[in-house]
Amino acid sequence: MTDQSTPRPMVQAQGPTGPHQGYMPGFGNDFETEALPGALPQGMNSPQKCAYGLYGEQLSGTAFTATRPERTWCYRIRPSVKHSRRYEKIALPYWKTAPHIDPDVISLGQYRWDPVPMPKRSSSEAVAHQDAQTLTWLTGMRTMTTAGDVNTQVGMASHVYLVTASMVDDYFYSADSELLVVPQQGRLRFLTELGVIDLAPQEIAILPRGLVYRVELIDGPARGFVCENYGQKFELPGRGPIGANCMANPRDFKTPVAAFEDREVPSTLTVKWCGQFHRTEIAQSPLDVVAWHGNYAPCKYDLTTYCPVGAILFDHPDPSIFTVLTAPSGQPGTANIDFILFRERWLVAENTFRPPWYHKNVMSELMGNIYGQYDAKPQGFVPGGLSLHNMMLPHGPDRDAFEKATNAELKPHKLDNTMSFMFETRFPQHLTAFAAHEAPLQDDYIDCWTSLEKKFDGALRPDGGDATPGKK
Ligand SMILES: O=C(O)Cc1cc(O)ccc1O
Ligand SMILES: [Fe+2]
Repeated sequence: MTDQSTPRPMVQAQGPTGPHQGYMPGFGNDFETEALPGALPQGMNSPQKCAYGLYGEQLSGTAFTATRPERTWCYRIRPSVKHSRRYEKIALPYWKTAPHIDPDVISLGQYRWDPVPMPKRSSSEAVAHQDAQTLTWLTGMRTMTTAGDVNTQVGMASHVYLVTASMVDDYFYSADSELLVVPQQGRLRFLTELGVIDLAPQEIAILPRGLVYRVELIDGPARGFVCENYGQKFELPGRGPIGANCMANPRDFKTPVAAFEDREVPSTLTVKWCGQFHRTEIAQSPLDVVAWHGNYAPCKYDLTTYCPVGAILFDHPDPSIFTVLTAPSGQPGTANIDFILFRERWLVAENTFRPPWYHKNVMSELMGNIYGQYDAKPQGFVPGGLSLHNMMLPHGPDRDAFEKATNAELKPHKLDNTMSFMFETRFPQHLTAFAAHEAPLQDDYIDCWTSLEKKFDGALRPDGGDATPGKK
């Protein structure tokens, strides 16, 4: 008899050769993939008997009647309905869901955090006390902000994840949301129903609503950011006058080939549903999809393939030109979430204040630093750190950035060693108690603007006249 208790590599479909090995290129394509030859029915979805004794099952990410339905047909060892017994509620107290407004927390303000620290290495004492320092994808999720309302499927949450241990015989899916994962440190493996994604810093992954997976640590500890999208899925932005090329190109998104494990071992399945966590026990791995086809699937994307388009003569454009992905809200041009990337690029604008301008925005801007230095904040916004400039709260370059930019010789300048991102939402973001009281909030953040001096000198009027209103 084979030992079913030790995880073995999943049986994986033959991937394409070359750079996409194990993955299929394209964004939102109608893919097809099988880990065993002939497992995928051809020409129809529901044959009377599926090959290999598999069960056919559809996973729908959109209403059946959606204009462009997104769904995937899975051919699996057991239908997933067999996976559940009655659910019990469990507590994951650090993972919060909108609406979640803590009356003791002030969300109005400009906020910045140092990186949420990794837990201390597990000491023998910690091991003796149930190893309090061990954090998995589920127990290590720390919600920073929530926005909108999960019950009406609008809005988002931002999280920091800290992972020091793999999920073992433990699986998860979120019925509430699609997850956009932005690693900052360490590598993770997402073993999903539809295949395996290995994820490293400078890459992102999208895990669709309803997809079952477990997360293993490849090398850690791992830290990163998650945007939990309660609304319509992320899609590529309309490029408008930019045209067909540059920004995020569809072929650089990679969807895993089919992979399955046939393991009968007592396991748990946790489901996030309307902000609550529910657990059931199952007798086998739910990652048992042998073949699938469809356009509702996880993918990853290498952020270094993002081709930025920018100002090539003068002025500083809106950050929307750096949109990687957008999740529409129903109001055209006003996203539920835009995912925006600030990466290496050349600054060439003439006679221009080159960093971001001072501004106040109806959208709420949560930023994270993946590596390097952000031009508007040369100090204090460090890799792993976050900032929040909430709805209609003014912000902009700190004093150092202002002084440097207004006095710089405007030669072409390469902005190097920089990768930050923004989760920008039309909904105000509410801080959690964790963000306000436990995470390393920088109390002195707003001081970065207090030393901006008054530079106005009315005597510099070209006519040398009196500037009092009404007088000429
Ligand atoms: O606030 C920020 O730093 C993000 C940002 C960058 C930019 O280039 C223009 C506007 C904007 O909000
Ligand atoms: Fe901004």
